[in-house]
Amino acid sequence: MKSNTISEILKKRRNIIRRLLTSRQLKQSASIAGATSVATRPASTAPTSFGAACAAHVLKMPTTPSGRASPHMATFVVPLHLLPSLSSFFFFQLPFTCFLAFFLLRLLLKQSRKAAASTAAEVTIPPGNTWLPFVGETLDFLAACYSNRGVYDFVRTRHLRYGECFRTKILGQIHVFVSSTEVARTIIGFESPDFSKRYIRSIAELLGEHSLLCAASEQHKLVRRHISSLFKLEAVDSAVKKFDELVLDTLRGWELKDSVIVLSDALKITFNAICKMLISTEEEYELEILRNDVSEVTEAMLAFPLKLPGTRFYRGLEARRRIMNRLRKMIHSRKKRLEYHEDFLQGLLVGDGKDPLTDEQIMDNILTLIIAGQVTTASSIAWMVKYLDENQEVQEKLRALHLDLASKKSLSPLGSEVLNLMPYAIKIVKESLRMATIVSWFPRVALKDCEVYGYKIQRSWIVNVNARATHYDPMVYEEPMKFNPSRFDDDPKPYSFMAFGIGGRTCVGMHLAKAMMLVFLHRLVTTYRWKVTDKDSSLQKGTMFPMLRNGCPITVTAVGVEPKFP
Ligand code: HEM
Repeated sequence: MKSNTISEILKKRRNIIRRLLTSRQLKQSASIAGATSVATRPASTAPTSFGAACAAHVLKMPTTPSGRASPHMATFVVPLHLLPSLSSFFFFQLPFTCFLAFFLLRLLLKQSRKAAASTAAEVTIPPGNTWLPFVGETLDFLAACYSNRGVYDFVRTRHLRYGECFRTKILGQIHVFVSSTEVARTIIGFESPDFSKRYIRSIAELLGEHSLLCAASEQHKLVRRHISSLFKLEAVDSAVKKFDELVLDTLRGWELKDSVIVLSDALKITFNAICKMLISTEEEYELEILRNDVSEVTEAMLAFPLKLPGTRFYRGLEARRRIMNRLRKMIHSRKKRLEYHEDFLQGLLVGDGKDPLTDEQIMDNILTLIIAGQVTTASSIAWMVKYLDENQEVQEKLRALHLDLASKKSLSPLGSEVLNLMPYAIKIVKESLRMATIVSWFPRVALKDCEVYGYKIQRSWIVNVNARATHYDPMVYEEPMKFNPSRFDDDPKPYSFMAFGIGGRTCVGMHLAKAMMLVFLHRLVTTYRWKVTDKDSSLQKGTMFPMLRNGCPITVTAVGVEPKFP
């Protein structure tokens, strides 16, 4: 009976304490949060898991009916009613809370150390914008490609914003652009072993994996040995003579025309001369088909690499396939001795006795030579005509010198000797090439982590030596915007003139290209005076090389009473 009374008294006390606790808790909850929903939460909605309740307590988050901490229900309530008792708080929740706090603190410390380390690394990588995953600045790059400012405008604006060295991301690939003669010397002049040639994948796909322009190290050495052996004096000489013949034929027609588009005619005659030299194709019908296909491939070189029918890139690949088929047939009939010609194709098939090239290597490189040689040379010719129109005193001086030369020496047909006969004209050619900088930058891939221009470069990044910025650097060329051929009276500073590249990758067609430009110049200046009728300097859209949008339209008048042709 006594024990019953005691137990009843204890029971009543426990109930009173529980009621007191509950009413205090409700008041607290209501006063802190003012949130009736939480304060009046029925017992059934209490957290069902101890861990969730603790986490909710520590993070001051309410819990969901399922017992999970809900990050969505933002509130600052300390749910005291969740504490089962004071002892459980000390034995379970306090240690857990301390552990969690300690864990979070460590995590925070670790994160901040990581951030500090990455900031330190950030200091030494080139400045620039690469934060958007994969896309990076691809859209800006494509926008520049497909504008009349030309693809280099993308580089120019960043060069102005960040300085000599900056980084960007195009189609998931980090590109670094740097303009410095010292970097040009080490990376391309001395062919640093830390770097290898790399063109964007779409270009490599269009030209072929064996193309000299894209091939790396050993493969490059092999192909280059075979190709450069063909650029012998006699081969260049006969190609230049063919070119002279074509120039004279073309100029004959000009006097009858109201207006002439220099670029169109230059593209046609350089193409025909190069095709004669490479594959002996002279038939106008065949040349026309080949010219159209080559121009499809060239146009696809900067296109978005989408292999869907109808896209520019797809059309380029289809044109490449047709060209390869034609070359395969030619190789077949040469191997069967059904045909024989003294040309580059024959030279590559015969080889030099060791490590002969495969048919695929030959075909990729015939296409490469056509593309690398045609647009570059024709475009340089159009720019040269424009610069001479803008600088009449230079044009008159050149004309006087060349009329004098023509009166003293029979110059028909003109061959590779022009390179030695025309010292002032060669300075005009060089100055035109500096200002036009047809190949604006030279891409090389980093084979390992290294340092360039005081910045950290990571393996697989592409470092582009920015030739155009060097050609327009006032510290390298005085008054760089001025067309001044006499600046080449003296040799330029080492590694500052990069129109044909430098080092082991220097243009194999350099002498041929210079000779073709000289021949064109001599014939034009001794036959006609010209006037550019549209001074617009904007560029064609979507081209690899800077080409005048209007193609440099001119009207001509004969130098003498009537044009004289040899
Ligand atoms: C004015 C006209 C030309 C200019 C401005 C020019 C410019 C260049 C430049 C700058 C390079 C070096 C690219 C680099 O290092 O990444 C190069 C390479 C090359 N050029 Fe030219 N070029 C011209 C004409 C020609 C001609 C006429 C041909 C042949 C028919 C030709 C065939 C090549 C080839 C095959 C390469 C690759 C060389 C290699 O990687 O070993 N180029 N050209």
